[in-house]
Amino acid sequence: MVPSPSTSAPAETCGPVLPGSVCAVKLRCVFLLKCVSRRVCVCVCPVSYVERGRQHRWRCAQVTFTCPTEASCQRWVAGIRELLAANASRPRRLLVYINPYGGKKQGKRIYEQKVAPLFARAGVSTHVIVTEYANHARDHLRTEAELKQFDGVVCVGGDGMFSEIIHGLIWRTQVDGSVDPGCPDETLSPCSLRVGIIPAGSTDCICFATVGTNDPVTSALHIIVGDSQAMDVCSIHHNNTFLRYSVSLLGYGFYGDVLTDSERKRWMGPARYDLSGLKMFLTHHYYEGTVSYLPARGILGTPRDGARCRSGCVVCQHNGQLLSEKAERYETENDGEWRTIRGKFLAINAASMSCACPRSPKGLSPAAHLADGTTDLILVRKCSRFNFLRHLLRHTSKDDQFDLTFVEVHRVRRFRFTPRHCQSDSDLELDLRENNKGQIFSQICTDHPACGCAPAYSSWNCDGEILTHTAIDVRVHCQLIKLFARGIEELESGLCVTVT
Ligand SMILES: CCCCCCCCCCCCC/C=C/[C@@H](O)[C@H](COP(=O)(O)O)NC(=O)CCCCCCCCCCCCCCC
Ligand SMILES: Nc1ncnc2c1ncn2[C@@H]1O[C@H](COP(=O)(O)OP(=O)(O)O)[C@@H](O)[C@H]1O
Ligand SMILES: [Ca+2]
Repeated sequence: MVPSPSTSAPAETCGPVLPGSVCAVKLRCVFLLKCVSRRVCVCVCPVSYVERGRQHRWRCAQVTFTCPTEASCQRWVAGIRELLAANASRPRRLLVYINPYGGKKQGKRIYEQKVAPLFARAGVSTHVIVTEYANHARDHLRTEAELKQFDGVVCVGGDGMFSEIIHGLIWRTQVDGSVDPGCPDETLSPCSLRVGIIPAGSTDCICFATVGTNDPVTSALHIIVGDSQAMDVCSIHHNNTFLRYSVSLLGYGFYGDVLTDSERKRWMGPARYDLSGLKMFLTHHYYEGTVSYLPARGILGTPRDGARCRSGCVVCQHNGQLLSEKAERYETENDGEWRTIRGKFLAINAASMSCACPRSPKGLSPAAHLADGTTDLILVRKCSRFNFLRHLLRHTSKDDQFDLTFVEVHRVRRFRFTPRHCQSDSDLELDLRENNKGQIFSQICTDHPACGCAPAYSSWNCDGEILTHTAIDVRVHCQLIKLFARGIEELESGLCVTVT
């Protein structure tokens, strides 16, 4: 039994030393440390626990018990330690990668000041690597890291750093399990190690969309209590050659251009995205191409059903189960019917999760799910600047950003994109027949950017990294990875909530 100041105290305890305000707050006992002092016949024993704060923030609080004898205190300590040791989901040893270069370059300070003391208090040991160059963490995980020694990996950085970690982990898991990670039709093996994110980047949307806040202490506590949240991963190929994985936003057009432009302004820190966003909004480029997709069938949920993926999401559980049964029956996703859309687009976005972040608290696709085996394909067709602004503004309000004639959204298992300049001769001929003469001239212009009109192609923003190819093939792998998170909790600011 765990001593708790709000339940009836065992005969030998003298009750809590701390005043009554703490008594009402009884949450999962998170850490237990030691008997700190011994006075005459009174032994004091502080117990740390998680307290919920506002806006999904968690804080570490302490309650102190006193016992009349050292023996009874030790029994309490041993009892609680035993309980904690029996909890297999709590990590004991973690491999930590810190990106000292991301966001406001505060990763190292954030870890040392806010996270390391909590890990130490909870008895979690760590092996810390401060990265020295881009892809250091990815390559270390792929080839060198002794993963058997660890119960999880912690990423201190932004979405780009998280992307490095999952690239290393997924690759390593496939190679260790003799699965070909490069093959687009391969069923990938799920990674057994969970990943914790300590937000220290510029957008940190993966942390925000899985925890509900970008707060290092909250993330550290989710890691310590051993939370687990499955997450879908998209694999991206070009001509059957593997390019990258994506878990949040895969965006062509507007978000690709914003990212490309913002990289040149990295010295500005996170504000670079706003400046590049404004610039690209004014530039107003559109891109021509063909999108083909395989709609997700027979699953729960649609992109406009108003549902929200929350802690313990039943849609994710149901669809995850369904898709794993399908895989067991050797059914391939190729059975379905592909649909094709040809056009001019300001943006083509695939959101595998809501992509909620402080800039857009409901995200690019508010009803997208973290672990349902699908991605929401959002097509924003060429429209006026005014209309595009209306669409963008709706990311920050309660209004539906898809309820506009030039926007469509589809929940898909797979999709392909081919920019117009890569289309086959027959496709181009079809286009020529469909279009009028004026548009033929505009095609000539887009093929010759020197004439000053819009460029023929953009690039893909893949979780904040630029992709080198424009023609891509994307497939969702249901629940391929797990995070030290529990999804966003429905409870809003319950200051005193009992979990156990
Ligand atoms: C007019 C206001 C419009 C606000 C629209 C906000 C939409 C924001 C959606 C953000 C989705 C983010 C998806 C996450 C992507 C990240 O993986 C990725 C990498 O993260 P990392 O830096 O932590 O490594 N981040 C990004 O690609 C950054 C995307 C940020 C886009 C900001 C766009 C701002 C647009 C401003 C338009 C201003 C028009 C003003 C007209 C008067
Ligand atoms: N030590 C390092 N020096 C330079 N770049 C690094 C280093 N470690 C990681 N990176 C790279 O930094 C980029 C940005 O990292 P990220 O943590 O996402 O920050 P931000 O959110 O500011 O983009 C990623 O592409 C990552 O691969
Ligand atoms: Ca999903």
